[in-house]
Amino acid sequence: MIISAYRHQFHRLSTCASSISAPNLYTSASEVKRAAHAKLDFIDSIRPFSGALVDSYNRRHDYLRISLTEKCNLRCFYCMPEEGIQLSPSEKILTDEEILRLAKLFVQSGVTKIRLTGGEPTIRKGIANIISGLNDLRPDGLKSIAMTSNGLALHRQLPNLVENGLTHLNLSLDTLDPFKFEFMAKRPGLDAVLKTLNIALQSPRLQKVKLNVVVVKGLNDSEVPDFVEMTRDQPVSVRFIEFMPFTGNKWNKFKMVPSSDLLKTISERHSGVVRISDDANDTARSWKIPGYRGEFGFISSMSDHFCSTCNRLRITSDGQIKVCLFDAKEISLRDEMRKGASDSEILRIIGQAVHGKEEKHLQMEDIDVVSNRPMILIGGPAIIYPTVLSTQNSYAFTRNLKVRMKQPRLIRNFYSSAIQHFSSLTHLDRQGRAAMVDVSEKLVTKRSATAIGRIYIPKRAYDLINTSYPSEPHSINASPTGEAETKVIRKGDTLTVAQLAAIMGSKKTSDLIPLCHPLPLTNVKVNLTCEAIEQPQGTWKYSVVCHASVDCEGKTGVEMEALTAVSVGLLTVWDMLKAVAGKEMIISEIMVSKKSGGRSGDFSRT
Ligand SMILES: Nc1nc2c(ncn2[C@@H]2O[C@H](COP(=O)(O)OP(=O)(O)OP(=O)(O)O)[C@@H](O)[C@H]2O)c(=O)[nH]1
Ligand SMILES: C[S@@+](CC[C@H](N)C(=O)[O-])C[C@H]1O[C@@H](n2cnc3c(N)ncnc32)[C@H](O)[C@@H]1O
Ligand code: SF4
Ligand code: SF4
Repeated sequence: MIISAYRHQFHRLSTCASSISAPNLYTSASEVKRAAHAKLDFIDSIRPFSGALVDSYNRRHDYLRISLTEKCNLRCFYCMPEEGIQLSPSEKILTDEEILRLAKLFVQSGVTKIRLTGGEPTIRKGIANIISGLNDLRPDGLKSIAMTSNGLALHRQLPNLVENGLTHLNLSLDTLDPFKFEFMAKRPGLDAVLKTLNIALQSPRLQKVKLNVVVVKGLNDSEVPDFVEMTRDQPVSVRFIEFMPFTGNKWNKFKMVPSSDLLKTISERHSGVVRISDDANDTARSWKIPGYRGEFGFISSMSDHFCSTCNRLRITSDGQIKVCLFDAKEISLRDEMRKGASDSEILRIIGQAVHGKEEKHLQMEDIDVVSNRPMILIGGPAIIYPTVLSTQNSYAFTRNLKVRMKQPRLIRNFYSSAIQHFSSLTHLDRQGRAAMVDVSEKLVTKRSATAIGRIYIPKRAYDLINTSYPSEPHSINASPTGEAETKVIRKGDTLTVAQLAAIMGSKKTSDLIPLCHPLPLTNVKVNLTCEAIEQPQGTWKYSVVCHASVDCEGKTGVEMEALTAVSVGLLTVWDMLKAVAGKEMIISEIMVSKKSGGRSGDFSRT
């Protein structure tokens, strides 16, 4: 309390220093400011830092990111599916008061920097009031009120937000080409973002303005030199970000450009590029071209992560604490607040989450197979832990927590990978038991899937079905009288029967596969074709290929229906040919070749 009051006074002294006449003791306003800062640093050094924000690797978490909304006015392909996402009902989103209560608790526990993010934070009504409420936490120790925004709807609001206390702005902009902008963000808007950037750069009260550029190979990597050129005349810090994987964002490691490659390209153009210092917990490693006003840097989350200095915690817009960007585990602070938990109870829960934080995220090779909320922190979380205040399960959780904290690393890693497996196997619950996915809350959207598969058959069977009237007819039930004309296996017979069977099979999927939902299919198309494939040795393999495309308007995807159609179709070919082909046939290569719709995004096998 006393420290807080001192801090407040010194803070006022510091910020007013340039506008007041210097008191007798000091000879200039800058000396007043310097002295005030020295006092502030002293107060910081004796200010207690809550153990709840220190993890088992001794990392102090003094940076809190708060997501204000799940909504966004853009659809950057690496972040959000084009059709948007299933939004949480508004009553599940934290209110302004809940956000400010949590912010205060974190600040009083040691947080000095809060970044507002989203979704797109600027589209939250009342953002100015939230910033103003955060500004009131300065006496408690809050130093930076930052925001990351796409800048699309910010140019009009920005002066007011700065007036209310915003100190730092990071703007996201991936391209300087208006057409590419629309291609990447699925909406036009380059001019509006550039306008915001100009206003931000002219705002004296905003400390460093940063530009975030997510670099995607073959898409915008050629523009890296143009972004570097922006730093010639503008005091902007451009950060090139490695494309990161989140559930359904079409990540693949070949689309990611390692920062080291970019630095090489830039150094080839500018021989005097120099490394400049960063703050201890910065995500970016920064560089500068001598004489240029701005600087550039690299956020290498994938190729060279910075987890050892991680000081970040996140609160999602629906009030979950998330201790690591790549960790699917979340605990609801919202629920505890709404159940009436006191500040100290909430802090205890925060402490549990923080102590369970892993040392680092997985290696790049593994990370894309782990399911995680997308960057915008939306959709159903993969795992929500019960808190110690709630149900019986909480005991198991506390016990696990102890194991995680006390046991050697090997066990921790095993435990964490088990959790990650559970989180990616959607038909298992947290205990590993079979469970149907609850889709009641999901939106109905158009879903399509195509599957293919093949059955290898011997040449004699192939010849029978590849021509309507084979030269040497084989009868299905070879009769001693040889009524070849009626008993011959014809292409029409086999492939038509298999086609109908496949269509019927897809409609029966939910009867055959235990945890599949019954879906109202709107279209099933099946096509079977004969295909002879020449082998390198000059021999031939003979096959029937089955393609099945299934559409539906539903809450869940139709790939199981397409796969079932293909499987049943090929089994029917087997059944039709078994009299002549026996057991030589092989069914193989059944796979999904295309999929669209739903949160996991589009997929196409090339
Ligand atoms: N691995 C990892 N990357 C992060 C994290 N937070 C942000 N990033 C990366 O940093 C990029 C820019 O994020 P911003 O919202 O601008 O935040 P920031 O880099 O923390 O901002 P500063 O406070 O200015 O350093 C994101 O696109 C991510 O690539 C994090 O907690 N972990
Ligand atoms: C999720 S956005 C939220 C704030 C705001 N809507 C914006 O775009 O600035 C925060 C930052 O994450 C970055 N981001 C989103 N998805 C990413 C991904 N897959 N890889 C790397 N960065 C990503 C964005 O470019 C942006 O700079
Ligand atoms: S990166 Fe930001 S602007 Fe782009 S879709 Fe995600 S939340 Fe929206
Ligand atoms: S991946 Fe997790 S531990 Fe690593 S820097 Fe990001 S939030 Fe921190």
